[in-house]
Amino acid sequence: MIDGVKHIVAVASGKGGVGKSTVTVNLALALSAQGYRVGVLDADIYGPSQAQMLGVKEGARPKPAGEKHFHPMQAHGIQAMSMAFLVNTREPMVWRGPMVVGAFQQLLTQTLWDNLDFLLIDMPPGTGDIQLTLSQRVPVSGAVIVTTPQDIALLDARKGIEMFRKVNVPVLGIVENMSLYQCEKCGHQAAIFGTGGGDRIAEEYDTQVLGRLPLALSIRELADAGHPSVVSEPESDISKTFGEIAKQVAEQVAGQSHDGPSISFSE
Ligand SMILES: Nc1ncnc2c1ncn2[C@@H]1O[C@H](COP(=O)(O)OP(=O)(O)OP(=O)(O)O)[C@@H](O)[C@H]1O
Repeated sequence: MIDGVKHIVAVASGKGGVGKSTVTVNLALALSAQGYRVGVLDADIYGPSQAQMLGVKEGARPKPAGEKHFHPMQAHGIQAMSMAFLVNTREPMVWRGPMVVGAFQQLLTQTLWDNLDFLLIDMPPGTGDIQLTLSQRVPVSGAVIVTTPQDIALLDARKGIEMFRKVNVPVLGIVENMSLYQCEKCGHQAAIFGTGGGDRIAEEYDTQVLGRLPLALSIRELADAGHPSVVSEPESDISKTFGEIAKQVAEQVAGQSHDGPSISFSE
């Protein structure tokens, strides 16, 4: 158990750039809109993006609490911690795996999370050693897998599901991002990354598609501007989809015991 946190939910993707961070921030805000106390931990230590998506100004630093702890930053009513709050994000991070895992554990345990129902972890993309160690060291209640319908992304999403299964973390479901592009001018719809991929792996792994999000200019623009869709346009179809995903995640996780399975995995 992590102090101040009831449930930890990992948001992961096998492949980079499929929208994992965008989904994490909007899902966190949707859970918050449903009355839960929510935090986000950006574990994407090499390319942290939660600070920008939450609109935390560059250079803003969390307040220390005593010698060992930090208060989380606050944005749009949720608590957040990221490597980006502690280092200069313009310089590349050239850390080896063990340093990344160490930094992550410090972020997780040295933040004074304040009475959270859900802490969402924006995992680093991929399914290598770092991801495996993170999933094994943290008492995760469940994992949400983000993918596009594209074959190559699905292949990597499968690896993500397999990884969580190996460490006995329940996979809560799949979010299919960039499912369909709708032209803002003529309304024409195009399945740029293909169709049906989410359903195929959901079936294969006996899990479910929690929701499908379109490839939409507004999703990118609003997240880049630090006011993600769920807070900027709460009545839009996109925000409603995030709301539905949030409901399913909360229901599944709250149905489990409060401390969730603790992870053990031997090399
Ligand atoms: N549904 C969407 N429609 C339009 N743009 C999107 C959508 N989802 C994500 N994006 C954009 O795609 C880019 C990559 O998204 P994001 O950073 O969330 O992906 P990621 O999987 O977390 O990437 P990384 O692997 O780098 O951590 C961002 O510019 C984001 O704004």
